[in-house]
This record gives sequence, structure tokens and C-alpha cells, in this order.
Amino acid sequence: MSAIREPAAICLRTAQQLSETSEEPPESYIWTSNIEVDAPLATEIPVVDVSRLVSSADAELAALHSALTTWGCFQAVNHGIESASLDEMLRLAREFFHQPMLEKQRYTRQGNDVEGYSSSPSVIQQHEWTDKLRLLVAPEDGRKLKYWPQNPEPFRKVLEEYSAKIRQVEEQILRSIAKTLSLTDEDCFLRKITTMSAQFNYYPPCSKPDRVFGMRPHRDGTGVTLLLQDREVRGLQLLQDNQWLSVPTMPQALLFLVGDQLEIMSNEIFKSAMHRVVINSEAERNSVVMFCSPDIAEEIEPLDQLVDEERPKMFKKVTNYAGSFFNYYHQGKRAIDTLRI
Ligand SMILES: O=C(O)CCC(=O)C(=O)O
Ligand SMILES: [Fe+2]
Repeated sequence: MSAIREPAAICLRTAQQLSETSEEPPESYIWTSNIEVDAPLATEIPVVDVSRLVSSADAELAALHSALTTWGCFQAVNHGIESASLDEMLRLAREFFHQPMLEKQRYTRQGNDVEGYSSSPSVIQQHEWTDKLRLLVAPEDGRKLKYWPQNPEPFRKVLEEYSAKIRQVEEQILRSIAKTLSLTDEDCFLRKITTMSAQFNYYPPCSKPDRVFGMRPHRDGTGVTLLLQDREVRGLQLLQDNQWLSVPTMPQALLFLVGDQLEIMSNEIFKSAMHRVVINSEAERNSVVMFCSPDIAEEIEPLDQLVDEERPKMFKKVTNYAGSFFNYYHQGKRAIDTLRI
């Protein structure tokens, strides 16, 4: 009897429950080859001073342009969000996942929603060792408050404030990106990238970090992503020149990543950053990720000013990139490749 019931029970368990109860991760989590957990540190990862972008310092704009064309990401410092706010957002994220399962299950993702509390989605073959809470924060009238945790108590308020601050940083950076591309309309990215979703990722310890991913190698389907990493525990890795490198923790920084839709709009001048998350056998890890994307009804294509004879248009026009991103992601493919001209 228990032999029949066991597989179904495993599918329903969250990464946290597996971490607490099983000695070996189930087969569906085991990756085909060894994962380099202790990859070399990405000591060269670009750092951009956002306060200097605001004053339009040419050197900082050049640093921004170079970061986006070479790495597709950078550590944003002096962004204006106090470290107490960053700490509080991370602390509440951690507290949310440490609540009893029944409390968290009040926010379980339903039906075809992408929002809510969930563990590794069962539609993908390869499971990932992470539990998530995803919430759309902008536009405000699209929020589904039924998924917004009432506990820990100030969670909703803190998320609301945090996302407003992130939007300011995002706006500064998007304007500066338009400047580095010499675009006439400095607000062109801003006007396209209007939605924001928060994703809280919780990676409990796992006994097999060399065979189980926190998150598989992927590029984000966003316009841009602003990522707040765990203060102490490393886990995020970037692919640079065919080598996986470990992103150092940098407590005051937000990691800015180019997503596929900025790659499309920039006519591939910028490339979205390939990244993955490895896990730790002893320590849990938390991250708070803000996904900033165009509305699904918005038409996305390379900007006219970035298309010329030398750089012809690289991608076809697309709407609802996010939808096709998820479909292809679950098949282990990239939606952007289907748009190439
Ligand atoms: O946890 C992290 O550091 C990265 C998470 C990530 O890549 C994602 O949520 O898309
Ligand atoms: Fe990601």
C-alpha cells in the first residue's frame, strides 16, 4: 500500500518538507551530471554606481554600457535604497517560509495562475530545490491580494514600499540605458516595461548539492530583473565565457540582469544573462527577485533606432513573450530563438 501512495506524496511535498524529512532527494530532482558547486568567484563582475548615473557622469554611463554588452548584468550600488529596507524585505521573506505549512498553504498557487506559493512545478520533468512565493505588484489594479501574505504582519506593507523603491531604481537605470544607446526618447524602455512581479525564492539545505539544482540554468524572460541576494549564503552563478562563476554576496548591492525582452528591444546589443542557482548542504538561502516586464499585450520588437544596415533587425515582433517563455522553458528551450529573423 505505501509503495503505491509514496510517489504521489513526494510530488506534493515542498522542497522544505523534503529537506526536513528525507535523507536523499527523490530521483526527479537528480541532475544528469555533476554540478560545480564551488565555482570560481566572479571577482570581475561589473559594479555600477547608480547615483553617478543620475548625474549623467559619462564614465559611469560608459561602465553601464560595457557591463550590459559584456556580462548582461552588474551589481548596482548607491541605488538609494537604505540597507535597513533591504534587510527587512529579506527578513520577512525568510519568516514567511519558516511559518507552519498550513499558514503558507493559504496562499497556494491555484489553477493556471503563475502567482502564489508553490514548490517545484510538476509540469517540468526536472524538479528544482526551491519553494517560491510570486506576487504581481504593478500595475496595482492587477494585484491578487488573496496571495499576499497577512503574516508575518508587516509583509504586505513592506513589499508595497520595497517595490515602489525598486521602481525608482529601475527607472533611473532604464533612462540611463536609453542614454548609453543615444536614443532620442529617454523614456522608451520605461514606457514599455510597466509591470513588476516579486518572486521570493527559498532554497532549503540539501544533502546532494552536486546533483540537485536550486534553479536550472536559464535566462530571465523579463525586460530586466533586479535581484536581492541572501546576505551571507552564496548560490547564484553566472555563465561568462563558457565558465560558471559564483556571484559574490554584496550586502548593499542589487544585481541587475538583462532579460530576453530587453535583448529583443536592444536588437541584441545587450544579451540576457545566463544564470543558475546551486544549493548548500548546510545553510538555507533566500532571494527576493523583482521581475520587470512589458504588459503581455504590448508589442515588443527591436527599436527602430537600433536597426541599420550593419545591424539588421534580429527579431520578429512579439506580444505575450512571457507566455511563450514559460511554454518553452518547461521544454528546456528558449522562446527568443523562435523569434530570430
Ligand atoms: O535566487 C537567485 O539568486 C536567483 C533566482 C532566479 O534566477 C530567478 O528567480 O529567476
Ligand atoms: Fe533568473
